[in-house]
Amino acid sequence: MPSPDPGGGLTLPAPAKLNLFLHITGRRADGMHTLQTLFQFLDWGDSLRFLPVSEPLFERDGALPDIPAEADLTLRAARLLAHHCGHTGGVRIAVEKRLPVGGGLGGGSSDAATTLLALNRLWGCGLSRPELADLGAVLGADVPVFIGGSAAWAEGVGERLSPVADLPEPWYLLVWPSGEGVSTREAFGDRSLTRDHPAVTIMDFSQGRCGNDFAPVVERLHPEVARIRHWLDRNAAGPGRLTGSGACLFAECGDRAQAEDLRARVPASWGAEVARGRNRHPLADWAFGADGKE
Ligand SMILES: C[C@@](CO)(OP(=O)(O)O)[C@H](O)COP(=O)(O)OP(=O)(O)OC[C@H]1O[C@@H](n2ccc(N)nc2=O)[C@H](O)[C@@H]1O
Ligand SMILES: Nc1ncnc2c1ncn2[C@@H]1O[C@H](COP(=O)(O)OP(=O)(O)O)[C@@H](O)[C@H]1O
Repeated sequence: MPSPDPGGGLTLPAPAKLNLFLHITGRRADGMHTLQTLFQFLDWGDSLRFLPVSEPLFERDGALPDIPAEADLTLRAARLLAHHCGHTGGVRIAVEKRLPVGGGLGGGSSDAATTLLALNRLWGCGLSRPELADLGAVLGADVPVFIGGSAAWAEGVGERLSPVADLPEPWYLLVWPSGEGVSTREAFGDRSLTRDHPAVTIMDFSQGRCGNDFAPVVERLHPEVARIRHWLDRNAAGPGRLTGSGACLFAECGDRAQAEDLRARVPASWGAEVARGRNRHPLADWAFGADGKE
């Protein structure tokens, strides 16, 4: 899975996540929301290339549109880990961005998690998985699940994770409005958001009694998301479902060929991708294997 290159760099995957359902169950005194959700990874995502350097420099190779270097979660993660471990060197990071920004696919969090997993090994920091997940939570609520490495049931603000190993791993068609991401902060802050969803169990999920509380809010704020859902409801085998706070929707397909056929019919003004659900992160074993510490 990791691919070294002749220049001494290492290229690693940063997969997308889906929220197979998402309920908001309450709000804490600090304004953060408690939720229940089920995370699954996809076999599709960004690629990150890491080149460790001996000087304390944290630099990006190449630009990411709309994400200034000082806000980039990869560089923030690298600086955080170096500071935490007293590491005196730095790193150059190149991000091949495939995941739509503000898509609810966790691209920024996944990039941050892959950076922490990579540098923990490359710099020899030796943090354990729980230590790295706690550090990652400072960067975003979605970072710990990528470090945890397993599809997971999540509670709290998303940090209380219970691995779930036996979910089906279907083929999905993903569709999103090109160039139109959703601000997670704005979606959580919307006055009409349901914030008192009674607690459910995984049995409720298996029996189809769970949805995404963000869907009505996001469809009102972003009418194109509603148009995509209607299109998926009419054309896909399963209904169109929102992941996270959107803007991306996904529909389960019978197999890869069915998903590809449907993708070929998606209107050109929308982004679309075919991907398969995965219950293990592609770096789950590499990150803490061999000389890593579990
Ligand atoms: C909604 C979810 C579902 O997986 O994902 P996305 O749709 O963003 O991918 C997550 O809870 C998002 O996680 P993440 O994208 O890391 O959000 P963060 O950067 O931690 O938070 C952005 C802002 O959202 C609000 N926020 C976030 C998480 C939470 N449990 N309650 C909140 O109220 C806060 O205003 C926070 O400042
Ligand atoms: N490397 C990165 N990739 C994506 N987004 C990033 C990155 N670094 C910082 N961000 C910021 O994180 C926010 C959330 O982006 P993203 O993770 O793609 O969406 P979502 O939280 O909806 O899944 C955006 O405001 C984006 O500017």
